[in-house]
Amino acid sequence: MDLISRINHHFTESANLKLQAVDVLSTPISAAAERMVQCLMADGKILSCGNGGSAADSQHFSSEMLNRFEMERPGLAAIALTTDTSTITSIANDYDYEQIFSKQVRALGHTGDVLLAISTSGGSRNVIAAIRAAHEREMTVIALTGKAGGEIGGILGPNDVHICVPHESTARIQEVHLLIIHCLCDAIDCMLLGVE
Ligand SMILES: O=C(CO)[C@@H](O)[C@H](O)[C@H](O)[C@H](O)COP(=O)(O)O
Ligand SMILES: [Zn+2]
Repeated sequence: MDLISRINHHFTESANLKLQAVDVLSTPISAAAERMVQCLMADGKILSCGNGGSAADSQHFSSEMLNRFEMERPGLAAIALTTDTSTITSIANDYDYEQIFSKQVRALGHTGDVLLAISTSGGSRNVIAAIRAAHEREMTVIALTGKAGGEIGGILGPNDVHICVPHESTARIQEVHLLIIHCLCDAIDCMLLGVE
């Protein structure tokens, strides 16, 4: 396959996945936005985490909360657990890489806060540990996953929301995760600002 054909294939597959997935994803995305607004209105905060491209996604989300998305509004309380290299390296060095997010969740999380947990495979040990820590803190978990949801799909509670992108490719799942993050930001702004 030549490069132009490969590029055409990536664009087509990504666009088709987005069009196909909206039917199964719109309801959980809307439920997740409602949980996040409830949390923010009660003075809670949204913690987020993930590895690799999903670490970037967790920071993408928190920056659009803390600063702004497309509408003018005050900053909203969100913290990406992926950014503090001193904390992350010390936890990984002194304990285990698996605990880099869970220790931060236990230190920062309060009842009523939300954890946005991002893993395309649903199997990253440190994200699973963060979800377990969030449950200990009586936080709501919004899980962005893919494939069949992995272990994360099996540990979510009845108040959590699972947004699982039905595809096997990590790259395609990440592309839909970014769209979902923008849908969440838009929905949160619309609800908070009373936009119909
Ligand atoms: O961005 C990519 C691949 O597109 C990679 O950096 C990817 O995020 C990393 O391999 C992650 O470690 C994968 O973790 P996960 O999505 O399975 O939880
Ligand atoms: Zn990537």
